[in-house]
Amino acid sequence: MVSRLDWISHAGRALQGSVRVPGDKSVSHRALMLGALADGISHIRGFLEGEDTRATAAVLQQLGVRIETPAEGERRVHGVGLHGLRGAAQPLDCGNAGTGMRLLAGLLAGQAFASTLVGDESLSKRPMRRVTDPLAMMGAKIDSRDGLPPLQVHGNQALHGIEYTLPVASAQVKSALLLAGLYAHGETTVIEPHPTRDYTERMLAAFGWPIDFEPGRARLSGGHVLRATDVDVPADFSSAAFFLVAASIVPGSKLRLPAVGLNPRRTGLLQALRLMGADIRIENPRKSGGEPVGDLMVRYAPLHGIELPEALVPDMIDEFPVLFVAAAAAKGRTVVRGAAELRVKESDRIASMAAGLRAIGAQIEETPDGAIITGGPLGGGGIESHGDHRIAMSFAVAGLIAGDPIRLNDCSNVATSFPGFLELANSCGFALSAAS
Ligand SMILES: O=C(O)C1=C[C@@H](OP(=O)(O)O)[C@@H](O)[C@H](O)C1
Ligand SMILES: C=C(OP(=O)(O)O)C(=O)O
Repeated sequence: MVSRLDWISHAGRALQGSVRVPGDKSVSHRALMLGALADGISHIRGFLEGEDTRATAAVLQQLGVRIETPAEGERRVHGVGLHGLRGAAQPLDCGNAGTGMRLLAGLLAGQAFASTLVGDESLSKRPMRRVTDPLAMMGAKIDSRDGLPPLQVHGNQALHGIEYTLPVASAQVKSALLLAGLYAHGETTVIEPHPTRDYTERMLAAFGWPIDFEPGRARLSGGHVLRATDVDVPADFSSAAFFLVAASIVPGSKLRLPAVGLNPRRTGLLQALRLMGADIRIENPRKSGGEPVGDLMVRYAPLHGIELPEALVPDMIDEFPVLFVAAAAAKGRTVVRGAAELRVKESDRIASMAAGLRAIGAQIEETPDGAIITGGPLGGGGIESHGDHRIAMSFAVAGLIAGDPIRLNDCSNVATSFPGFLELANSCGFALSAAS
């Protein structure tokens, strides 16, 4: 990560124009990993040039995979085949990426060599037992520091499939088990308490691996091959989310967000904002690379508070920080429950948002698994991102409607998921500047 960088967000003008947000982070990580394990060359277009996904590319290169960058936003992955990775002498640095580390733990568990997975300060505090426990049931040997990174993955070529019901809804855990399952004897079945994003399942099928899946359940067996496949990565809904909220709360705004991925397991925020009164339309719905995509047209609309249906939580798990900003700008009270997972993301997102919103005069009551937010006028002040990209970008949005500028302390992390955010935001009406 680059050195600390602070921003100031000033009240902006009405947001106008068309904003093309970068490629999907979840899809980019997976395209690299499956491309690496496939036979042949896979071309990825729309690849997210973020620090998280570049870290995954660098790890795979350390494991002997040739990855070329023919142009920005593109990668050509020279697959080495399922058994073609070779061990790396040095630790494998996943940077800030929970997705990278958890999926790689599964992918590396069945190799003939040992690996060490490390991460930055934030990732080093994130719980890993959720993957190491079920992987151990498959025969994996992984040591951690009391359930935290670094992970020493010893590699065991005698993994066996299991049937596992996830205790928490997590696409990362599901994906880690499915990737380990590629190397396991017998069948691996993952059952989810609530369906989560199914990119791993869809992409395995696209790479020719036999897999049965339906919302909430996925099953595959080891012993097949992956065939190289080109991947078109849609624009990341989680990045579009900042603009959906921004245009909804700044009077006079009208924004177009082209070619955004609309996988139903990702669009909970769209439903939540519509329940709050937002005016968001999907135009030109179509398929791209097997995924539903569409152009989002969002116009300003006065929002009101809601009791957020708990069933939406997994479908908008990364969008809560910016939903909290929408709630602080809305009329009345918004209640969020059933979202305790927010406490184990890049920061404790309930605590980070509560501290930041209070610092700019909003009313928020933290609960163990959510928050109660009462809308009202926002003032200026200084907020901490706690090294968390989504907190920083959410308060950049809040700055658009605050009475005074908001100083966002430590925004370097934005580059993990959204390189170029400041320039793109300013191009449509934000007034963000680097603080001296
Ligand atoms: O599988 C994925 O790509 C992701 C799954 C989610 O994490 P959990 O699996 O921990 O819910 C999400 O928060 C993360 O940004 C990306
Ligand atoms: C939680 C996130 O990512 P990860 O788990 O990959 O660090 C995120 O991007 O909001």
